[in-house]
Amino acid sequence: MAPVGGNSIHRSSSRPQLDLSGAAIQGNFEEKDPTILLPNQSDDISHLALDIGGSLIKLVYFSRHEDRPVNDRRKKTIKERLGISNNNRRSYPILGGRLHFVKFETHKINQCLDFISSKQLHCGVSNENAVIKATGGGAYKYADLFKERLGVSIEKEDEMSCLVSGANFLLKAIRHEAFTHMEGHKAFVQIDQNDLFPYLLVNIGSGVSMIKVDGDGQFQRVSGTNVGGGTYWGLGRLLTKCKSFDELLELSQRGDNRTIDMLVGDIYGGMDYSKIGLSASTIASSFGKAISENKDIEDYRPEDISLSLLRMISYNIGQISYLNALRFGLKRIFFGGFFIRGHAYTMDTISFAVQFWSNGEAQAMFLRHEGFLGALGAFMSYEKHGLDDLMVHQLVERFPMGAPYIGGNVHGPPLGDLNEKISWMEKFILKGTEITAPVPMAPPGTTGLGGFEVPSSKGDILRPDASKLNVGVLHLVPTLEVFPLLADPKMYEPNTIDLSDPGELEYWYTVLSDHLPDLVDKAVASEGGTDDAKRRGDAFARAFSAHLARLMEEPAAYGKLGLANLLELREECLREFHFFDAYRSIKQRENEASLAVLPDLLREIDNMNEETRLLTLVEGVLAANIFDWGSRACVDLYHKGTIIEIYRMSRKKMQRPWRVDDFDAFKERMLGSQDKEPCKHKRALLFVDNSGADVVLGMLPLARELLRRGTEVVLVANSLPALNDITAMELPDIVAEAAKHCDILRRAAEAGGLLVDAMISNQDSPKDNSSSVALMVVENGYGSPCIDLRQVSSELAAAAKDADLVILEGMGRALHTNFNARFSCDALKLAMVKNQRLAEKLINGNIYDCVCRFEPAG
Ligand SMILES: Nc1ncnc2c1ncn2[C@@H]1O[C@H](COP(=O)(O)OP(=O)(O)O)[C@@H](O)[C@H]1O
Ligand SMILES: CC(C)(COP(=O)(O)O)[C@@H](O)C(=O)NCCC(=O)O
Ligand SMILES: [Mn+2]
Repeated sequence: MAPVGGNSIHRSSSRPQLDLSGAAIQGNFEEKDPTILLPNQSDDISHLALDIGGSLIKLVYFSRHEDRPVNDRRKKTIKERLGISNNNRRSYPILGGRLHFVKFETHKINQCLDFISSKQLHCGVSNENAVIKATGGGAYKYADLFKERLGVSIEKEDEMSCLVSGANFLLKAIRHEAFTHMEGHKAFVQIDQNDLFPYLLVNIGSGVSMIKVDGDGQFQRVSGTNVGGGTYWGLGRLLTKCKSFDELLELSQRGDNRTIDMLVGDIYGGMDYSKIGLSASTIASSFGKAISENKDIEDYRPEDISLSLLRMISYNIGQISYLNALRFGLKRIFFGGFFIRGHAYTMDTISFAVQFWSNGEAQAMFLRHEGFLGALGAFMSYEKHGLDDLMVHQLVERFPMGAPYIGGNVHGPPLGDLNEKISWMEKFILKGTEITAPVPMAPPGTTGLGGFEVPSSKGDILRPDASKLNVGVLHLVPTLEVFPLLADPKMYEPNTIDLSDPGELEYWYTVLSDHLPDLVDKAVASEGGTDDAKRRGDAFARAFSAHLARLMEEPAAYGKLGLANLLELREECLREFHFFDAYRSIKQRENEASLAVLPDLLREIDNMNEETRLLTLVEGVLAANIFDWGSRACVDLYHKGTIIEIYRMSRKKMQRPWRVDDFDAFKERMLGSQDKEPCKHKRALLFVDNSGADVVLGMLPLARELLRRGTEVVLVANSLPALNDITAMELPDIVAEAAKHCDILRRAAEAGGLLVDAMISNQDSPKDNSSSVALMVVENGYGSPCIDLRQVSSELAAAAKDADLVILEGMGRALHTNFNARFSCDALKLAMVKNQRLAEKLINGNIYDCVCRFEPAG
């Protein structure tokens, strides 16, 4: 099936297969996830590429996803029914895995070699002529050392070419890669892939390269300057006696450049030189004051020297970049290289220079993977791993918590081992140190207008660990696709609530923080309340709090942030600390209670006429959506009554009109009107939400009505647990149980391959022999209460092909995300709003108000 987004970067023909013959576990068999050696795996899986620069070694490496046991009968059946084969979309298998980004100082190359060796990163290449792709000058300089220490040859790749292919890949494949940074404010820029070229790429490493990029593989190095990152670090070291680059940068944050720079006002007796547009505070000459005073270096504060130097170099690079952009008529300048280091003052100064000299015509943009362009380009130069073929929707960036801490610095990628991760969190507790999430530093508002003023002290903690993990791990999931029924995938924005609004962020931060103790309680209980579970629970709480605190401080720390991302982060964090299903027992209890009353409900419904029935069913979905363990208000409610009592109360309160009430339009579409014949839908996708009453007494009866009318139904559920949401793994058993009491469900479930055992007895409507439409279950690809329809499972994408009705249910799926989504088919959004503030903001209503939004195919 052709991908919808049209984001394909480049097509190539053949892809590798892993050779699994002779596979053997390496090391200790008792270990949980031991490394598996593939002795016959030839060099076609490229694990590692390097960029060895004058200052830093950048490493990009790939690790395969550990295989999850595929013992899911539903999956096999659905694949057959929907005609999905493994090679359905591609004529070759592309490997799912993770792309990691790590860096080392070049003069500590031995640390880097140890790292490669300990992780066996060079072992993907097992034949005699093993090669690692590398770029940068060190690829020449250290080739012998690599041969000697690791037994591998370095295959040199051209540095400029790597920078360009790395930048092109990032700009096309990573959604929030580029951003502007002006006066302390960061804003992500959505790059239109079809309108990317030409641009100027400025890589600020030790030295600076300026490259005009016209397309993939089409570029020209048009200029450069020897005044770059090496100059700042080298001169700064001499002048301040700093021991590390970060220390130097940190000094600058407390500096005042006016003590050392000569300002226009110094020359003009405190006045502006307004005729040529220079204010008194403009720097006339960097370090210029040092000439007129009878002072030695000791008489200047190192803080002021560092700031003056940083400003001088950043401004100069910005200015030269602009001149080159002007030379070639380029409007966009992307800045990369580790000199930038996500530092607000540096970026603001460069942006100011570009903006000032171009009169706002040209724009400076920065890249989140700033220093990894060359290494990424080298990685992509392996012909066989197919990375260049990946599309935006197949890459998911994750920010794992926990990384090895050595000598106060984060080294390498996040820890995979749970115990290490927990003790890492515990270390902070023992030390009483503030927990800082391993993410980039970019303190907001550190500069005044145009980068000329003294940086304010706000947020001036320079995170020593930050630069190593300022990007997440890129997960490559080749089975993700764009949901084919989106009306306009390019315009689609999943999040309804934008957390770049500080008020919103603060509110949701408080909501999630307040919910944390209860969540930890449930998580620990789900694992039997053991001491181990308590320890993990504690570590999880600290880890998640650290993420939240970090995001409060720097909302753009992980890229553009929406509420959906925050809710997803919470679930991922739980999984990192091995809580795989925190609401397990609650879900089970509610499923059982609801299944027990289902037969009565179905009987009640079957005694109604068509119109009343449809209304009752929609009402039922809205009422049952009250069972949501993610909502504070609902959890309080559950302490006051039994499931059935709450359900009854909720149904009683379902008076129309609802706050958003398109029921009449939906009814007309379903049942027709005087002058319109009803026309049944062919296939409906029902995005289900919570376990218990929500799915059993709400969505299943609605599905049954559609089936009765001859519409095929696909229940779309989460791939992994999140709160009390039902999963695709759990649904078949629930359907089977419900089918015991209902012929319609039984026949449809059989037709959909959901019932394997013929143990169902028919107790409901009279037998009819007509062939049944199918009821199926597909997974959506998520383990979160929200869903981003740009990245869904291939199962769901395949099921969507013949669908002409989409029903989204619940706050997460229909309100927090997708409330504004437009579909190319009929769409019904159903949810009870279980949060007062959201009700006020979104529908101008109150908590427990309902949304029934019908949007016919456009
Ligand atoms: N931890 C660090 N150690 C040294 N330099 C750093 C560090 N972090 C950032 N830098 C800056 O980044 C520059 C190197 O950038 P990079 O893109 O890696 O270039 P190169 O390939 O020349 O090493 C250094 O000159 C320095 O200005
Ligand atoms: C986590 C949720 C999105 C789940 O809602 P659902 O999709 O189950 O309707 C929702 O409960 C929520 O937004 N909770 C946080 C707000 C609160 O506690 O009020
Ligand atoms: Mn839910």
